[in-house]
Amino acid sequence: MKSLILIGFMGAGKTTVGKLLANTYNLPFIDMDAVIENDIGMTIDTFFEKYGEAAFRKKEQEVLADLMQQEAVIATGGGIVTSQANRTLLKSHPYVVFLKADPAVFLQRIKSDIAVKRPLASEKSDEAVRELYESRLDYYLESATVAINTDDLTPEEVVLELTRQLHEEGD
Ligand SMILES: Nc1ncnc2c1ncn2[C@@H]1O[C@H](COP(=O)(O)OP(=O)(O)O)[C@@H](O)[C@H]1O
Ligand SMILES: O=C(O)C1=C[C@@H](OP(=O)(O)O)[C@@H](O)[C@H](O)C1
Ligand SMILES: [Mg+2]
Repeated sequence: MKSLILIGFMGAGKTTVGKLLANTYNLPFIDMDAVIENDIGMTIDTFFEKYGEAAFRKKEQEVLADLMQQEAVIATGGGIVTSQANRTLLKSHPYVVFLKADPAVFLQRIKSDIAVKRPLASEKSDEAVRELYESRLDYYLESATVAINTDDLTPEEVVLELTRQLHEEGD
């Protein structure tokens, strides 16, 4: 396994688990949101405010296409699957991991995470965020090769569970 892509809703743990996975598999870690923020020279939250979501999605799609061939652990942003073009790219990759969390769990994690302002969660009701998740769920499922429920797992346990599943597949 030379590269691995993490997908899932906000608060699923893509950024946190991605760093640990990269250490475990001795691969570089790339967080797409960090790459985008570096390119645009502002936070994603500010970019959303100034230019809107569509401009962010355009940038996100360009960055995914650029990164697809990298030998790395890549943490995507939660909305990566909303574009058909991105889903097609993801389906061409052998290791796309869906980190799954129930709404009660990801809502709690998002609220506790004061380090990151998520424009599509911070100004919305819990119900609206849950609906956003439900509108994306099938896209995560169709784009992934492996799914892990993270509800009752620490980030370290998610890494162990993924390693177990990959071994089971004979890799
Ligand atoms: N398995 C987990 N158990 C408990 N807290 C977690 C877990 N995974 C992530 N977190 C916490 O949830 C918040 C969001 O995690 P993050 O990795 O940024 O998620 P994502 O990148 O998927 O939006 C962070 O505060 C992180 O410490
Ligand atoms: O779900 C989304 O549409 C988004 C998720 C965020 O990433 P995380 O999933 O890492 O929080 C970030 O890309 C942006 O705020 C939009
Ligand atoms: Mg993240």
